[in-house]
Amino acid sequence: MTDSARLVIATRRSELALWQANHVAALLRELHDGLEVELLPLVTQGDRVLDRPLAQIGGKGLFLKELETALLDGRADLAVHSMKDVPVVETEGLPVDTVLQRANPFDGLLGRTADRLAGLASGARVGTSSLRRQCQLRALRPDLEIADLRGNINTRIGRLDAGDYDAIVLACAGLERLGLQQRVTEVLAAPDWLPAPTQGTIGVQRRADDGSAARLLAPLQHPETAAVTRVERTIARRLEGSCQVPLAVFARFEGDHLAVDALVGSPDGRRVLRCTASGAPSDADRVASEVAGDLLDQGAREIISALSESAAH
Ligand SMILES: NCc1[nH]cc(CCC(=O)O)c1CC(=O)O
Repeated sequence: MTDSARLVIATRRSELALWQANHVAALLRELHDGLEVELLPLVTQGDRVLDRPLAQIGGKGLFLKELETALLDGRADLAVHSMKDVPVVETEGLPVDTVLQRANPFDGLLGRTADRLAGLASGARVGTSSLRRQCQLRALRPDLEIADLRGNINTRIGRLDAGDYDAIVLACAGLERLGLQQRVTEVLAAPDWLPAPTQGTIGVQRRADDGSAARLLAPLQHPETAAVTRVERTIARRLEGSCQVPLAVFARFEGDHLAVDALVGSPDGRRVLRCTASGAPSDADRVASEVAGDLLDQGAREIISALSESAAH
């Protein structure tokens, strides 16, 4: 078909984003004989502003806007994202409804002065700007110093190697994609440490009315990943609303049932609410709503409103 002989994929320019877009491009070329796939690398507002916390400058949407504009303009047919950077309220008409099989969902500690979190000296400096990682670090090790650290993966590792931090925390999936998994000195795995909702999952966005793109993407869809993505994003939607909250969620299939661990906490780690639930895959929506409801009943609302007040100042 002539209308589907060429696809343009909008992507951010970071090394990780380009790897992910190239990965999707290669899969599409492999699946569809003769299909031409090109990348359109773009700089987003989120990449430009590195000196202020994400929550203050407008949140995760800043990484998407330029890519979405390219989709709406017709300059691109698809946009490839890390699902965890896609806001839970999706842009009307631009569904991110194709997900690849999830890679390693967990965070990893990259230790310089000790390999393990438990081995870091009191007062050691750990770099992360994520409220979720700060909350879990402080809950486990209130004696550490947490310092801001933004920028792409190589920038963050560069600052660790320069001696600015004793350790940093990054997603294993991103490191694996860049061939840097050997830098992880401790995998921070569930249930002791929980990842961000959908961490490790690549999502593909398209125009809702683009049937040709939908048809080309269909064979990329990984149904189990789609099911846990839906559960994790449903929980995040109920809890996050519009502001950035220290929320961690990990849903997965265990045998024939769906299991979920979730956590909401204060960034200082003093309050940590946890919930575990499971159910039949056909009950996924009920399990998600049970988890969100339980965290709200335990007091998640108080934590969230305290955060939105401090963000407003
Ligand atoms: N927020 C940046 C971001 N978005 C996705 C990943 C990793 C890859 C993934 O989760 O799929 C990362 C880097 C990190 O958190 O270490």
